Amino acid sequence: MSSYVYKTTRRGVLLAKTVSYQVRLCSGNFRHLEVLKDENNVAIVTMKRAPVNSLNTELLTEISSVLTDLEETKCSGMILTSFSDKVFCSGLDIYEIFKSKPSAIGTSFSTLLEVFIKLYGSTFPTVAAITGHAPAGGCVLGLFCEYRIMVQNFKIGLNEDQLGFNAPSPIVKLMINTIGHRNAELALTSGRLFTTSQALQVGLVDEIAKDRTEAFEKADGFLRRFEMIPPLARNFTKQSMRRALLQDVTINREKYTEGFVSMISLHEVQQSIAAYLDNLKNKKRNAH
Ligand SMILES: CCCCCCCCCCCC/C=C/CC(=O)SCCNC(=O)CCNC(=O)[C@H](O)C(C)(C)COP(=O)(O)OP(=O)(O)OC[C@H]1O[C@@H](n2cnc3c(N)ncnc32)[C@H](O)[C@@H]1OP(=O)(O)O
Repeated sequence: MSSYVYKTTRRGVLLAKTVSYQVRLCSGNFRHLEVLKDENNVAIVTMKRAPVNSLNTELLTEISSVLTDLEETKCSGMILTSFSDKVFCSGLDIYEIFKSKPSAIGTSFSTLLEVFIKLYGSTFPTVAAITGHAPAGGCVLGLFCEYRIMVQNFKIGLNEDQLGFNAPSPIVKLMINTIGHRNAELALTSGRLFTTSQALQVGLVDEIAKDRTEAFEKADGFLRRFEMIPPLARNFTKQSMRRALLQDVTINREKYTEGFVSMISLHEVQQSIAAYLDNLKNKKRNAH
């Protein structure tokens, strides 16, 4: 049973309103998400954790809870997006993994894995409307979806190596599945962030949009492709293609969590994160 309220309306109207943000369409129990549904049971899930949608445990838990609800209510498709026209998602909340207790880091990472299991393995089609930058965990969130449409002139990629830690092996596999072994190796070892057009070239995103409105139109177009495809057959094919990674993460969730916590807790890694945070602050200071 759903514990929150969805606004039901025609998808066109819904998308137009969502794009213009003139009307607040949804009330619910979420602090960091807005969830709308249209008459065809398509959900638009908008992350709204200002300023940059960094993924703390609270936001991840909310995403996880929405995904459960969308399964239970037999949602027919989902568009994942951001309130911001500058940042889709800035990755894991660096402050939550910096100098935190191992148990807090573990909870955050384990919740990310839970989101992966539900989003990557969802029975309904999923598309990310990436309206801004998507570094690290932001890119990962996009990769959990089936299709990515990205607004031009932003950056996306897995820059974990720049922060001093490596992407866990399931993420490496996901990158390889998406852009191929050679491109993935070059990108991951250098912590490369791709511009939107470079991302399209390597296949990290599937389409480019000139703005949010076009991103939504294209996302809608992707979901409409499946209107005539029997959902059962579609889902069976999706699950069979994703089973290996899903099983790996489901079975080894604890092991991956422990590995991530040990890595992040290393003194050298904490030092790298501190230096990275300093850099981020300096960049901001110099920009002003
Ligand atoms: C296939 C199987 C999968 C199995 C699952 C496995 C899952 C494993 C996943 C593990 C891999 C994923 C791991 C990811 C690690 C991370 O995500 S670490 C986070 C890395 N993020 C970044 O490097 C991004 C850093 N931020 C930026 O580059 C910029 O902020 C921006 C481009 C996002 C936005 O730039 P701008 O608009 O100019 O804003 P800023 O002034 O820079 O920032 C505003 C404000 O936000 C704070 N902030 C930015 N990013 C974060 C963040 N990630 N966490 C927390 N806070 C952040 C920034 O400090 C500013 O704050 P103040 O205003 O100074 O207070």
